[in-house]
Amino acid sequence: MTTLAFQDLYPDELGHCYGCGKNNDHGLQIKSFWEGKETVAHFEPRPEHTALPGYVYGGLIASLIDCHGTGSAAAAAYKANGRDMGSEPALRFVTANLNVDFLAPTPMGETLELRGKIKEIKEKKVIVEITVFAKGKACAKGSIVCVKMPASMMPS
Ligand SMILES: CCCCCCCCCCCCCC(=O)SCCNC(=O)CCNC(=O)[C@H](O)C(C)(C)COP(=O)(O)OP(=O)(O)OC[C@H]1O[C@@H](n2cnc3c(N)ncnc32)[C@H](O)[C@@H]1OP(=O)(O)O
Repeated sequence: MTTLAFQDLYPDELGHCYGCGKNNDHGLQIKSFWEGKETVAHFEPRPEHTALPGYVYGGLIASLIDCHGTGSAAAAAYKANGRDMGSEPALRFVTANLNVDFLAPTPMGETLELRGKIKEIKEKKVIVEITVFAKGKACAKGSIVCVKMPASMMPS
């Protein structure tokens, strides 16, 4: 049995996001999964994601944290409600606040691992803490406040 990523369960009309949209051919298309109580995603930076030669661009790292965070928030909300992800009515979250600490230079040529922990969960708000590892070393840490997507943002 294949386990679908959180982002594979987003409806097509919400699949355009640069970081996580399954329908964005130029995007990062990150894929997040549960691993026990944590959420996990892997991403291999491409040459165009370079900051200084040999090191990953911080904006890419922030984008990965952003989209792993909003995906984790949606997954956690479904779980807290005892529902299958993707079932209606939809539980969708956007970024209200994103903070990133860059702890160490992140080397190119490695698969990055993002591990998320759900720190707080309310009906309208989920806070996720995410650590980004390269070769097992923590290179960045982010905290993201995710809030239920306003109806006005839903594509018509
Ligand atoms: C199957 C699943 C489908 C999923 C599909 C998903 C598609 C995703 C697509 C990919 C997306 C990828 C990601 C992207 O790129 S998403 C794109 C970037 N994000 C945006 O454009 C969002 C723009 N902002 C807004 O629309 C509003 O400001 C939002 C909706 C965020 C808040 O609106 P509003 O202010 O009216 O909310 P509230 O008053 O009801 O407050 C609710 C709670 O939130 C707390 N709060 C609010 N703001 C902040 C803040 N800045 N820092 C800390 N906390 C904040 C607030 O204190 C309260 O907490 P509490 O008092 O309850 O404790």
